[in-house]
Amino acid sequence: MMIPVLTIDGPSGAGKGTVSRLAAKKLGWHYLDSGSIYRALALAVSKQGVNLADAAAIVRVAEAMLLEFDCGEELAVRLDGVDVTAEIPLESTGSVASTVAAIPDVRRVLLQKQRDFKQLPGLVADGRDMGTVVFPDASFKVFLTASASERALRRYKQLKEKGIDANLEQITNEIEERDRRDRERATAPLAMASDALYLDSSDMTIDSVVEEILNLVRKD
Ligand SMILES: Nc1ncnc2c1ncn2[C@@H]1O[C@H](COP(=O)(O)OP(=O)(O)OP(=O)(O)O)[C@@H](O)[C@H]1O
Ligand SMILES: Nc1ccn([C@@H]2O[C@H](COP(=O)(O)O)[C@@H](O)[C@H]2O)c(=O)n1
Repeated sequence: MMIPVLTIDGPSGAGKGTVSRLAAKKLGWHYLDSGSIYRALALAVSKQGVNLADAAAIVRVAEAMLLEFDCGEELAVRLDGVDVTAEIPLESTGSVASTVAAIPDVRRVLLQKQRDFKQLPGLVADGRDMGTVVFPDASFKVFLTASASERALRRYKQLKEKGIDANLEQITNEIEERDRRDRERATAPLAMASDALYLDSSDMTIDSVVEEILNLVRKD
């Protein structure tokens, strides 16, 4: 039986996670936050003191890590039996994630873990290569973006709301650097699939973005 997949790719802070979770809830579909898998690997690598230049050691950590994942209303992540949910959203975690995510064998090891989320009645998957590499045959694809300044401001407010100390200038530099790494890597770079709907959410509310995405699914 055909399982429908809606992919939402784009740069950091574009709103992918927020709108994917809401769209999945409205559709009654599963949700995959693929960035959290790379973030969990980043935490595992950091906790084990692995050198970020040692690609083979990082791949071994990716193969061995035990990940328990709940992408429901609130994300909950257990890594090797330990709750690491609070460390997942930190920009420092995202920065290491984008370094380990550039290693081709890491992406190979994590590919099937992501594809396993494709289950009935359907899946909303957010990330950087959902529509291009992980689910190239997805029924619906969106590339969600926003201006760099808007994305930095959103991330700043998000961290502040979580009670995490944040500096707007630092966040701006960090996400620009992360996006550059994600766009320029050789394997599965951040790129829009040729058959994706392009959405710039800079001047859109969260609800209007969700509505536009749901219209894409409903008109099928
Ligand atoms: N259209 C919007 N207007 C205003 N704020 C938004 C909009 N979309 C998302 N946000 C807010 O921006 C913040 C970042 O959103 P979110 O975490 O969903 O981005 P993301 O694209 O998943 O980022 P990342 O890839 O780095 O995880 C959240 O606080 C969210 O509420
Ligand atoms: N499909 C994906 C998803 C994420 N990444 C990398 O992980 C970093 C963190 O992702 P967030 O969505 O949680 O911000 C991101 O910067 C990417 O480097 C990826 O490569 N592929």
